[in-house]
Amino acid sequence: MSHIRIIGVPMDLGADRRGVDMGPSAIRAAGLSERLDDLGYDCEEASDLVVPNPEEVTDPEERKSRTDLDQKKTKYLPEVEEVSTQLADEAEEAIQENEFPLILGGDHSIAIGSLSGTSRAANVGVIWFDAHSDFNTPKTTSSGNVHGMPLAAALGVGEFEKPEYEWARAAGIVPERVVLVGLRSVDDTERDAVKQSNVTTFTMADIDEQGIENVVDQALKIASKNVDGIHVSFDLDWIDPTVAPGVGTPVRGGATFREARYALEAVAEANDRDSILRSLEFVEVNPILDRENRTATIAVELAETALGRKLL
Ligand SMILES: NC(=[NH2+])NCCC[C@H](N)C(=O)O
Ligand SMILES: [Mn+2]
Ligand SMILES: [Mn+2]
Repeated sequence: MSHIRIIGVPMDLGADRRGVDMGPSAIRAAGLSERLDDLGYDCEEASDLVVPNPEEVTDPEERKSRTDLDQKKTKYLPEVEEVSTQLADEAEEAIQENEFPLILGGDHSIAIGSLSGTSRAANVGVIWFDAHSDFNTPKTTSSGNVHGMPLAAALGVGEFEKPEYEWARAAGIVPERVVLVGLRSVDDTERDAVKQSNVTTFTMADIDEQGIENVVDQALKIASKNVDGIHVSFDLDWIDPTVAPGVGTPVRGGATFREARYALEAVAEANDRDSILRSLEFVEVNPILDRENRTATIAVELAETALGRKLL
């Protein structure tokens, strides 16, 4: 695949800390398309999706009148639905037109759209690099933030099974083909759902014990078994905040840059072998909290790595 469609999603309605909507600009400013052109790709810059400003959305009266309790607690759900639907269409269309969707967040709620679009165009497994399990639901969330829910939404966990959440479910993605890598923050309210689901989890302790090589190797095998390919969702807060400070929900004890780079080198190698990579996203880059665009620069380096930049 020589065409890459860069899809910017300036979304911050799924998280509490403002600024993550500037993630796509920060990643572009760090030289993304130049670096990918240099790798021999043809980059098409789709214009950023339109995301409503929090100041102008959801009339308070209308919110009050919602009878469904879980929708009241969850912040900006109608707007997240609107953006997810646009993103799903865009990602699906890119794959159908033989382009590779490279999706730039925005907070992690955008993965709802990426997963549903990608999974409509291809039969995929998922590797999810993240400090968090993002397995809350409108009922279990204590923050009300949708960026803590995308994986549960895609898999139809809990209330996400209800008909009104059809837009959020990723048809075709099954938990057996979903692997979470790098966990170190799981809410008490989401723990049972993670454990009861059939997703595979590798915590930071698993990485310490088994080494990144082993963990990523297993993740790739599990996610890509009996499917056409994989979607990789990369939350920059997987990396330790001393290295990637520009994220809204930092958790100490994260991956080193070397581990992150190695993980994506392994993805690239598997892709060279079996062309398994169907779509890729980098989320949660928050330039307001960053230092000299370091976190966006890391996202660019990791994108290049995943897409085949070789040292030798
Ligand atoms: N994609 C993320 N950074 N998610 C952070 C989620 C934090 C917390 N578990 C919540 O549900 O609010
Ligand atoms: Mn996340
Ligand atoms: Mn996270």
